[in-house]
Amino acid sequence: MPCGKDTASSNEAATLHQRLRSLSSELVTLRSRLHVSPPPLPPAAAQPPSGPGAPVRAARRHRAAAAAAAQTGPARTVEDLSHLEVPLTEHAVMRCLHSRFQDHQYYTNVGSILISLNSYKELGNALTLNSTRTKETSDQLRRVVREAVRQQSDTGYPQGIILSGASGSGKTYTSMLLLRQLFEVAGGGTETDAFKHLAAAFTVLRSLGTAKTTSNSESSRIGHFIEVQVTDGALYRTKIHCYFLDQTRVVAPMAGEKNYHIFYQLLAGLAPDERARLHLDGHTLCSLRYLQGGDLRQNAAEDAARFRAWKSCLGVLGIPFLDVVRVLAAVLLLGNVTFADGAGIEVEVQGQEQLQAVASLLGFSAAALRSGLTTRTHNVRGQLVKSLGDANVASMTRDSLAKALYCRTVATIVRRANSLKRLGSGSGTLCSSDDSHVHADAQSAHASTVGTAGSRASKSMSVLNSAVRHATDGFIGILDMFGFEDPRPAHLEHLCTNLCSETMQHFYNTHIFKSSLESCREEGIVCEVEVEYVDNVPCIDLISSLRTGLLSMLDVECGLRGTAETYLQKVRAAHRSSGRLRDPPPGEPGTFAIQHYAGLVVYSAADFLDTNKDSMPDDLVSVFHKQNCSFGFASHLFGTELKVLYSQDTVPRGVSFRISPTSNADLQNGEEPVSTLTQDFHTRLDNLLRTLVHAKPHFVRCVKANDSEQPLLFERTTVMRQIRALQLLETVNLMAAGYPHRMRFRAFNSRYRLLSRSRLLHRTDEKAVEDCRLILASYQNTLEPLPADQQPPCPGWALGKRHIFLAEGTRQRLEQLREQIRLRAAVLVQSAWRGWQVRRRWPQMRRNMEHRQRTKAGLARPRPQPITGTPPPDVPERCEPSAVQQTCSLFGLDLERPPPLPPARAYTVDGNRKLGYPQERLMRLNFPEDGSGSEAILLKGETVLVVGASSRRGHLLVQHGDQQVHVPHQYLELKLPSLTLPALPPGKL
Ligand SMILES: Nc1ncnc2c1ncn2[C@@H]1O[C@H](COP(=O)(O)OP(=O)(O)OP(=O)(O)O)[C@@H](O)[C@H]1O
Repeated sequence: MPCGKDTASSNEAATLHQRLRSLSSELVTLRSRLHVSPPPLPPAAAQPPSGPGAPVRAARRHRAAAAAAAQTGPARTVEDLSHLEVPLTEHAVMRCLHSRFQDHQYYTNVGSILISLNSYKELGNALTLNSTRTKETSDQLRRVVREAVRQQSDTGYPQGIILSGASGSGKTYTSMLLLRQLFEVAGGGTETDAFKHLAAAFTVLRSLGTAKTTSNSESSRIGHFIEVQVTDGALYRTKIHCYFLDQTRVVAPMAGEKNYHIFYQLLAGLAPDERARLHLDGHTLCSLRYLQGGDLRQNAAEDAARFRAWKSCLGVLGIPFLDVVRVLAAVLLLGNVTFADGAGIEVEVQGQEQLQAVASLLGFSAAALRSGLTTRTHNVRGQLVKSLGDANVASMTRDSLAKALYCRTVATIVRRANSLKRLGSGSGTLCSSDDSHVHADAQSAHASTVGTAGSRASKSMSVLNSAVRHATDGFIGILDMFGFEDPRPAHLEHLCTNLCSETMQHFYNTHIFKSSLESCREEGIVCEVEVEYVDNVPCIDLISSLRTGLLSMLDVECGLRGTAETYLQKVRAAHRSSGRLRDPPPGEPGTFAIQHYAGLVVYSAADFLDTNKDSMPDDLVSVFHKQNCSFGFASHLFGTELKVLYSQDTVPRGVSFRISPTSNADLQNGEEPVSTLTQDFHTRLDNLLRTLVHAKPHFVRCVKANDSEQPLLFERTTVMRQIRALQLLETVNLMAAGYPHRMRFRAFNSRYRLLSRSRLLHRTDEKAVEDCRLILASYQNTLEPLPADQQPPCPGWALGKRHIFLAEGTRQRLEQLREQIRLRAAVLVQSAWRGWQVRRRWPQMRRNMEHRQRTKAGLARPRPQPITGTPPPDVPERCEPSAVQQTCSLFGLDLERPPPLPPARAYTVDGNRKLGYPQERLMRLNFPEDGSGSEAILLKGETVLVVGASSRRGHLLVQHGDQQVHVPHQYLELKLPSLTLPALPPGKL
């Protein structure tokens, strides 16, 4: 590398490092502006009144108790570790987590920080949004999401949900559950198009970006930051940022590990005709060199099923399946193209058949591919010289091609997933990252408000406001980055992932410990409980500091065309006194060890330089130009490089490009790419931090229950190691007894002033502290006094110079009170409003009620009692509809129109005789009977003359003197007929 470029890259690294440092201090400043998040509810505890430096005798008692505590005290389960009883020890924390684990409670809070325990119950889950779709989520996760959405919509600040923990601790699993929750809260649910598209993108990327490692059989080798734009509490658009690092795995999976899952799925799931078209007929895991080196066990049925899902998801994203599998098959077959130094100057290609197959899959001739792999063009003082590489160089070029094809395919798919456009506010959106949609949406909002807005000016203001709001609205990001890992031996990519893990730990330390301790110190607040956390800045400095950081030195060594040995010598010399750089274990030359926050990792420097250069020659890139290559998708993968390369007449001209996809700005203007793999990674990490530093973080700390991926096994040593690495005890200590929260006086007053009587408050900036005291006094009155031996070691709050500092318990209690008061106030307001409404409508309501009552009274008049002696009403006969039908048809009657009632009969029937009126009858009884109270007018045995049927039912009309009496049938007995009619034939009655 030329000297000038060397200086340029050093300068760049310097700038990056400075930025990282400045971000850290920016974070401390910004933290004060962010809102305090409301909490899970705590039990109330009395706090003594306090001021800065108030003497707290209880602190001494607390420490004494802690010292005296046995490690095996009784296990206590609390939902929030900040409510653990003193003494707080790592063992108490672990015992609590353990007993919750046994109760199948895998989520535990430490204030607003969530600890997620991976029980491994879901081992073998594909870890996509679809595969976790039906999994139950917990209240705690739901609270994290609701809180992020609420704070985003209340304050407008971006929110970041940051998942951290070792590899295998369940970050990806938890992030899927969180995303699902986020869609349920803000995105219209899991049945929306937006969800389905994001789910499809995840399924596609999971297969391409996961691999089995020693610590996790579903390890994500792509870090994700999922940015979900939320506007007015509703999901607006999503974007996936991917961090792909582990390229070496494509060509050399480590022993016991695997290559990317997609290769195994491809081989298991391809149909026979597809296999034939992809030249994979007859190939197995054992016959493909890029897979041979790794673990060869496979669940073929599961892989085939995942491949089918992957294929259909590619379709959802609109990515041509055949294009992608052609590239993947070419990568696999490339591994079987090997080289040997022959007798002549040309290297011998072994695996001609595979070379042919790769060339045909990628759409160019075998000769072009062979030339691209074996020849190199050099620019020697302006003269172009061609040379033939040896077998070693050709193999490296082949591997660089395989890596480039793979990581560029992943990048293309991510770009495609991010550029999907699905508009429709009701169902959430998944649309491109470009700003055109922001404006489109602003315009549509304008259209919908035109009719209601007032003047022209106010209309245009509302459009402007809306556009500005959309353009500047925050996001809710879910960060699932690489977890800490310790493979043997570790490579450069592992150093980068562990640096990423260290950076996330530093972010956490800065946010949780450093900023609160520093601000306490600045404002003269003394807290009896000193939280001592381990700062990992020395380790970050060792790896990434400006001049002597391992990565900067590696860049320099690459520029000097040094070797692994020279690099190691220089590193050891520069960091002789560093406590973090350790000597390698005996018998492992070419290695060095670093003491990370989560453990000691031994790195092998053998491939550091080549991996870092991350370059491929233009001889190879030029093969993909459309002059030579008929496969558009493959040409597209190198589109930016080809454009630069063919912008000049001489191609190839001895320049190199990055293996990883690069932006235009990163492209070479000399012989070598301007950035290296680690510089590129550093820049991206820097950009990520820049984004996160402006967001309000919500931390989810993931812990795995064991190292062997055993479902429901809780290994105390494994958990304890992570408790220590994640500094959980320090966090619990800070939350339980320190001042993790601070607020400006004004902000405190405006949030909690409802606790105090409003007329007592001054509500001016000058008297903000006084108001603050009044509010605290009111708060104090709500607490029940605790006995002296139960007083917490620190008071619940302290007033500083510009801020009020709050303990976690106090904050929770304040929030709880605020919630109660607001609820009461809401009930009061509602009842007043409803009362007023009712009073206003009362006259009308009363009229209505009275009317109803009257109507009701009319309807409910008591039934008249039956007159004594009235025979009971006939029981209505029940007729079988079929019998009615039958009878009607028998008599020729129309069921719809029943016949008219016959006139009353002018005779009575005796046996089969009709007896007309008048008839003589004998009285069987006196009528009326004696019991009726009136005197009998017809006597028993008397002969009477019946003159006809009575109009009363069951009565006959009897002539008695000059009046007619209605006499019931049963009182009269038929006498001899006075008029005898001829007998009727039977059946004619
Ligand atoms: N909460 C959980 N309940 C049940 N199983 C889980 C849970 N979390 C994770 N798992 C299982 O544990 C394994 C590891 O989880 P995951 O891949 O999410 O870890 P990770 O922290 O993302 O690891 P890496 O950093 O290596 O990607 C997976 O098989 C997953 O199905």
